[in-house]
Amino acid sequence: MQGIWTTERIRAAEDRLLAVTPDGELMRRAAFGLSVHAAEMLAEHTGSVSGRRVTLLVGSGNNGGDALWAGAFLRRRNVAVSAILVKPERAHGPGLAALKRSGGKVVSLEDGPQWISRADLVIDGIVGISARGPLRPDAAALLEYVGSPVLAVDLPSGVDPDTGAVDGPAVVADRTVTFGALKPVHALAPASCGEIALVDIGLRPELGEPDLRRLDTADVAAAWPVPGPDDDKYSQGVVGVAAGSATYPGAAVLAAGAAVRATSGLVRYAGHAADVVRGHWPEVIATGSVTDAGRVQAWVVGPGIGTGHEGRDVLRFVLGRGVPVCADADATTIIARSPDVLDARDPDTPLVLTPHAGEFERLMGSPPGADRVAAARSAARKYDAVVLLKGHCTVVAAPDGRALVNTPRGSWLATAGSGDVLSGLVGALLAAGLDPWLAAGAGAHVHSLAGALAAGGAPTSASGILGAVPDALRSVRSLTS
Ligand SMILES: NC(=O)C1=CN([C@@H]2O[C@H](COP(=O)(O)OP(=O)(O)OC[C@H]3O[C@@H](n4cnc5c(N)ncnc54)[C@H](O)[C@@H]3O)[C@@H](O)[C@H]2O)[C@@H](O)CC1
Ligand SMILES: [K+]
Repeated sequence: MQGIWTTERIRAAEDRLLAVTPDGELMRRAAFGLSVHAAEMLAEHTGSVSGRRVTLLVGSGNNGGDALWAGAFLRRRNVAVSAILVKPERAHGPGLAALKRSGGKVVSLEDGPQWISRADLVIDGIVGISARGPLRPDAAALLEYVGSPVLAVDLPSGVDPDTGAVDGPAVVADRTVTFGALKPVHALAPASCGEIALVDIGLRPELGEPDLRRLDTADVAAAWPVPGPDDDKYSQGVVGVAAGSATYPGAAVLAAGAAVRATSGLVRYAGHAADVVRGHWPEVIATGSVTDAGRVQAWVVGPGIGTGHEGRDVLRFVLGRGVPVCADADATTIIARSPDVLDARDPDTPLVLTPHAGEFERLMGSPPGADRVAAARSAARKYDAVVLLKGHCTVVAAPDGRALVNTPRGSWLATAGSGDVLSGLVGALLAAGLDPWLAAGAGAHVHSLAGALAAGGAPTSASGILGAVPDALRSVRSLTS
């Protein structure tokens, strides 16, 4: 698992490390790593390093200091470096001196545009982890002239370091080089960060337990159930799907299909779309009602069941079975409107809620806001459930405070029925006995990978995502075997 630390924790760790490190050493480590990435980007985009032009955007803090030092290192490779100081009187002193000594040029804010537009690479050292809010107008105005690739120092300036929120002018980077550890922005704002590189400055021993995590492919491969020689269809976990209606059978077909494709355990279906589900998935044991569905090890409930009496009764019934439940779509709306349905739940049985922003607002009374990790954590505490908050980046929080982010590959998952596929995957993992937080995280990981494979650079559909689940699982497993 990749660890991610909030800026408060990073700063505290940096302070401890600074106290035992010679003055300026950490910044030089960071800046040297940065200069290596800058040279690599120049070589990639122009075919050479020597003689190329790099322009630094330099703010008033240590982030600007990193950029200035990196500029001095690039001079050694005969790169023409110009630095635009956003606040000349507050630029990092030693970094500025180093750049000047190396033969780098300092240009005024007024002359900045021509140096930016002529650059082969722009390095964004405007602000780092101490910044809050979008870029101020003088820095923001410079961005209009950028035509080259952009390398962000630590994080793209203007993006909130702890939430990834973008509320105004902000840098969009091709690559972000960060130091010591990943910060939340790197997981939550992939479109702003571009490719992410981590430069080791010796911070890890000072960091302690991460605040947030991201699953590696290896974690997903290790968690995903694989049948052994002694397994049969029951031993791998039977999942029940209560979804869809006679008018809207699609949700049932998608959720049941995802459960079929996720594991080799048995899938039962209960609801008004039994005939349609059977037609699509002959391996599913389909009945008309949850009351005669038979025993399962987990339920997926909600997609397309409606929010009326019948949906409520179905939800209450499955919550009372003493097995883990993944409550999605209409089920979250029912819970928001009639929280008493949760009385049917044995508090010890896991519940996974999978709201999108609108359903979250219904559940919590207010929208998730900029800090989606905090939002998911508070919903998890309130409902004593694992909360999978859907969005471009999916956040999964457990009632004990554990949280993970799934950073997608592109935005192709935002398509009708995509959530039904996700709930089927999560339900199958719950039935296999996975920890519900891990089940939700691993489900989200494979779902987004299947989405990317299905899309391949063009729009896809929920059926396409479902069809790509086996390829996604194969690729997860092949990367680790
Ligand atoms: N502390 C350390 O040991 C290390 C720090 N490093 C660098 O230091 C950075 C943090 O440096 P600082 O704490 O000095 O602060 P920053 O460089 O993040 O910048 C804070 C400064 O920017 C201004 N500012 C805040 N919000 C702004 C906005 N929206 N628009 C424009 N200006 C704004 C503030 O007035 C403040 O002076 C890290 O991101 C990293 O790049 C690295 O050199 C590694 C070592
Ligand atoms: K920056």
